[in-house]
Amino acid sequence: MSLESIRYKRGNLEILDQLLLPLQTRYVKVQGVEDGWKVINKMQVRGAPAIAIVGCLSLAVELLKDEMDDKKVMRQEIEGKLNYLVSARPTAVNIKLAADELINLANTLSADDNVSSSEFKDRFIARIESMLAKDIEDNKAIGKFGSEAILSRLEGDRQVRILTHCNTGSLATAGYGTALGVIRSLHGSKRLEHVYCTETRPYNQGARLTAYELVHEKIPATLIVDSMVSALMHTRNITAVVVGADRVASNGDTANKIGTYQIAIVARHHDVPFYVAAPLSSIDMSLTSGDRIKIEERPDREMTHIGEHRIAAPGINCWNPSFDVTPANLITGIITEKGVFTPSRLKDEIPKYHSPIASS
Ligand SMILES: CSC[C@@H](O)[C@@H](O)C(=O)COP(=O)(O)O
Repeated sequence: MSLESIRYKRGNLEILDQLLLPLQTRYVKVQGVEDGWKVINKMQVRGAPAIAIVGCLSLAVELLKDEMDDKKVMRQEIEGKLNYLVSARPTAVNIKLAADELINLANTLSADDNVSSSEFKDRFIARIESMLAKDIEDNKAIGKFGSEAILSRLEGDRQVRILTHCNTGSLATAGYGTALGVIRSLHGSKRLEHVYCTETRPYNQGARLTAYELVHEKIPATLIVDSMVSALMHTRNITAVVVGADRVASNGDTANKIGTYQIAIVARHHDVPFYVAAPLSSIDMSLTSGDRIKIEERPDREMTHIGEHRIAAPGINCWNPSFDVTPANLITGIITEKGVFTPSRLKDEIPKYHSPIASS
């Protein structure tokens, strides 16, 4: 069975504390928006889709307990709380797009005289809950489209060797994963020879989380440190790189975990296709280029320490941007739940589809 990062039943939300993995498996209760903000900001839960889902579910849990029966007050509170949740981590766009959708929904329900306050609450919570199943469904489609795209470049039934970065699996989503979903799909169809995952310094999501998922799923895998990527591509005949995304601009420039950009440069040098796997809810059509993406900077401690153990010289200055932006011209394709698009096609293709939760 896949790892479960989010446990939810109406009124009850728990997340698997990813700061304790792989050594301890402990679920943390999220009792409302304040807890939701904290677990996201501290990175007890992380990964763009999981951040959005947990943030919104924390609001659902809080609303259920709330005795408010004035729709206008409810609408106002919802907007304030969603904006607060969005502020927990600024780069991943999924939570911002979900918040915009939910604020629209709250406006509609509040303005409709035929909707009572309890129906408002019920429909609003149900909409948030639908994000869980939709995310898994989208990830499975991403997995299928991604594996087909990678295999379509090969002759015969050759097996593939994939490199991935950071963690994009069950832990970073409601389940199955995005880039890791593509890898899972290749493995399921017996076409995956091997996957290499980077350690992903400074916070080691690759070593701690992706490696854990790959071992758990019995997928043939090897861990490398980030500085080995060039040597790996030079010597190991990598078929493709597949990574996730925190925010894709409308021209295809992609913000993802720090280190992604240099992997894309190395891939181009070695003529290895470089794919970004991301749901439509990671695509920010309001941004014309990646220059406008706000890059979160994390505390020095995430670089200077591993767990409680200090590894950097005391007194040294640190710069710790959590993400970088890979220019669209280095990206072979963006794998979404609606198909694989070259970056230049996003502007035409993406507006054709409904936004992530508006259509439910
Ligand atoms: C499906 S997760 C996609 C991205 O969010 C992932 O690649 C990533 O960069 C995660 O960063 P993190 O800082 O661990 O939240």
